[in-house]
Amino acid sequence: MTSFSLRQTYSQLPDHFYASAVLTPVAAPRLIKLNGPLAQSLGLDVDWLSGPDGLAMLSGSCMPQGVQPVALAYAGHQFGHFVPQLGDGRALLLGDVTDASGQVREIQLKGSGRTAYSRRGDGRAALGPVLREYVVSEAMAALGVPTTRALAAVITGEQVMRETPLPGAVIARVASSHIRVGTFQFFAARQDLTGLRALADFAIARHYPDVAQAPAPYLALLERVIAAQADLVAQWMLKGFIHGVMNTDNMAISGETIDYGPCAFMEQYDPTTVFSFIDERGRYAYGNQPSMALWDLTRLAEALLPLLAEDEEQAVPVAQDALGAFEGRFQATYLAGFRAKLGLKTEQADDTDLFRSLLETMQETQADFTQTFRALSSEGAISGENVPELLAAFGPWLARWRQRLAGEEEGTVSARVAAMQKVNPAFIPRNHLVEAMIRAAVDEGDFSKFEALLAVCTRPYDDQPGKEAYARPAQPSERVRHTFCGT
Ligand SMILES: Nc1ncnc2c1ncn2[C@@H]1O[C@H](COP(=O)(O)OP(=O)(O)OP(=O)(O)O)[C@@H](O)[C@H]1O
Repeated sequence: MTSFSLRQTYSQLPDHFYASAVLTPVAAPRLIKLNGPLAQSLGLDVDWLSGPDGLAMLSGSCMPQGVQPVALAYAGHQFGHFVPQLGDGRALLLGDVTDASGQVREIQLKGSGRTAYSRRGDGRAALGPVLREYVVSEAMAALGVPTTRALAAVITGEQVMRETPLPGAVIARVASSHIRVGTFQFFAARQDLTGLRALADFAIARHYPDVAQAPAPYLALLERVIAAQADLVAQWMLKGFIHGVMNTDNMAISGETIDYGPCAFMEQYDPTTVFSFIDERGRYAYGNQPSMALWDLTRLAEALLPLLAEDEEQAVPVAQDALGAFEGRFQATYLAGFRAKLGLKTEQADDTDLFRSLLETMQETQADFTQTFRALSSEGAISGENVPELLAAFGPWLARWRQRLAGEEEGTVSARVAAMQKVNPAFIPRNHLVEAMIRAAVDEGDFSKFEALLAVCTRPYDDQPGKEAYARPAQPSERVRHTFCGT
């Protein structure tokens, strides 16, 4: 008897939506981390998961009865170029559960071996990127940004060949589905209208069930995805997060952040910031994220055209109209979030100018994005007495901001500080810390830095005395881009 069961909902779709998995057991799997609270919220048996049968499953070696993993088919635009056949080349969907809040959540392994869609890849993942995905996705969840979650990380006991041999690992992640813009492109590229409609119906039922009753459900689906993505990218911008590889196969229909390959948090404020060597030209730089999201959503709209009207001529203006809502939605969420970051409760016509002027000063003075907002969330910054040292260069802007605060309804300074600290984190997974954590694990088998970084970054809004080193930006000599890129 196992204490583990999953539904196989995606496998109810026609069989060209996925490929069944052939498992490739690994040599000596070992559990690095199991996310107990997440497992519990999913109704999973933590003891079983951390035992031998759980380990066999989490490493992709052997499945409990009733779990029949599949690799999902999808396509995608990568760096502007369309690839009609991508698919899970190293990921396996195990199945789904309903969590404590009533939401369906899927469990997927990444790095568990070759699939029908692996092309020339080995189907494996290196330990470094698995640890990055674990820490950064859990930090994002703690920050309140919609994201896939990390359920477990397992070391395989085998090496994977990248530039050098590296320890292999598998991450188990959780998402409300793994349907991407690229999944729609897969069916659209094949002019498979039946498949496209079945996928759209599935996505509506899973993510936006209320639109099933709308007069034009497929248009409503498009509109909801556009709104969810506008909100998501606004959240990224407000936290200084750079996704790094916003291809259409990495945009989830659910509005969750997915694929933590070359991602990182910006330190010095600079909209041209990128972190990975795969994006030298800055296509997915911090400041380009809203326009890249809209680009990807335009590809989704194109894929959905056959479902939007009788013929393309009628469908195009309908899709354009829906896409036209992106900018307004993004701006509304971003500006509301920015107001909250500055402790403002009311809207004023020159708010945008106030925000722009802060960002300009930050850029000129090479200020750290996270630290600046956290320093603003203090009694000293708000009252003008004992202003944090970090804000020394912000004098004229601070005076303007204080004047704006003074014009608002009276609340106590400490209440304002508390509200601001709830949206301006003290701790984010800074890239130099992530890289140091990866080096310790890969070079020395030392996971203490992983545990420590995870613990700090999953309480991002709390002051954590003694943990100041985690809040400090990299010194120039410590600044790193990714040494262990995406795979
Ligand atoms: N080592 C590998 N072996 C086989 N396929 C791979 C490998 N690495 C990446 N791929 C495939 O290449 C494509 C693009 O990879 P990308 O890095 O965007 O995705 P990923 O990180 O593997 O997965 P996800 O987007 O699900 O997080 C995907 O189809 C992916 O499955």
